[in-house]
Amino acid sequence: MRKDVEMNRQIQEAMLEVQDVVHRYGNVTALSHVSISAERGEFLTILGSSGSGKTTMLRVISGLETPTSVGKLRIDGQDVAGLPAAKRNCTTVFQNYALFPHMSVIENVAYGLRIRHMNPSDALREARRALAMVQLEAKAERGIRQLSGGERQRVALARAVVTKPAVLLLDEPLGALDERLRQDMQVELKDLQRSLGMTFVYITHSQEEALTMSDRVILMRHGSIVQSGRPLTLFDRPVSRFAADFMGYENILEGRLIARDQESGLIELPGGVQVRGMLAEGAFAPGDGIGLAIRAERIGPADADYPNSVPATVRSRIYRGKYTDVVVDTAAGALRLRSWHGSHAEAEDIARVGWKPADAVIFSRISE
Ligand SMILES: Nc1ncnc2c1ncn2[C@@H]1O[C@H](COP(=O)(O)OP(=O)(O)OP(=O)(O)O)[C@@H](O)[C@H]1O
Repeated sequence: MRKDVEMNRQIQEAMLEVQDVVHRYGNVTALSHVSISAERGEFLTILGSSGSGKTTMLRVISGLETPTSVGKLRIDGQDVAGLPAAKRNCTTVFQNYALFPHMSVIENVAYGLRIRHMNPSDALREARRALAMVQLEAKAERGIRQLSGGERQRVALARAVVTKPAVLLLDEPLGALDERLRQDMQVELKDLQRSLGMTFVYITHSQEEALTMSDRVILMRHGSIVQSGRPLTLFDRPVSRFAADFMGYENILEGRLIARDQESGLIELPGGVQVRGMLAEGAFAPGDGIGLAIRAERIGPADADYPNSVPATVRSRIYRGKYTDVVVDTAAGALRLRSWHGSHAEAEDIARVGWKPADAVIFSRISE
């Protein structure tokens, strides 16, 4: 086989395959026929609010939970459905780190190798290498209690990657860190994952975290997948009201599709307002009821000849330091605008507002 063909085959290879998993706790359905897969070296994020089933999915993969039913559960090509957690080629990094407080940093990292019967000097050498990767070599001999939250998180990461699992599962690992450190750690984590070429399955309820680090995002709600795709697709093309709301769209309107071409549609909003937007993935036909999502920062004061512009009167203005939030009333309903400091919407009288067709997303699943 040619080298590039072989490499391509390896990149495409699924390291994790979960097919049609159902899990119930009593009468609560935590996972309802969910299928996910991750390729070798992929950073896959499962995103969702509290109770959407993220942790359950991770526990099913790692073997901490036996699912009610599952079609297929494979890690690195191996069927693991019947294997206990300890025999599965994956490791979990937990939010509370689960480090051993009575051991030093390096002993914590070497622990996983020692229980796999690696000889002590090799285990320490490997542990030191892993600590160097997370820039903690200098603190190898310290006790866990002498570390900051961010440092503990790095030790937990080093301890997880040192055993070279086929898949690393991360359960909200940055949840306990403050905002600034969390942002720094997002970059570090992504760099580490890329340099190791390891498959990461990461769960979070933070859309910012998901968009920053992932190659692909799976958005979950009530135990089902709402949408999956590249971060930009979720950000720019939400497929339902829930997805648009979760992705932070401040304006969600309902209307009717009048006409469509390949990528865009003409819609009518309440009050007879006709505007254009881009079609998200989904089934659309003229006459269908649809939703329209527009971010507040993409709407601004506009002249009459601007595309998608509507007469407006200002209802309120709230100055928020870096930006001003403006609410205007239009025939299609109230719209929220966000104008960054220094731009004209801050003070100026607004007679019309408008937005580019490319900044308006039309989705078909309005009731979800
Ligand atoms: N041990 C359990 N017994 C009963 N119900 C449970 C149990 N664990 C989870 N659940 C329920 O299953 C559903 C999914 O929970 P899960 O912990 O997987 O969600 P999650 O998305 O990880 O939420 P969070 O972000 O809060 O951790 C929720 O309705 C939850 O209340």
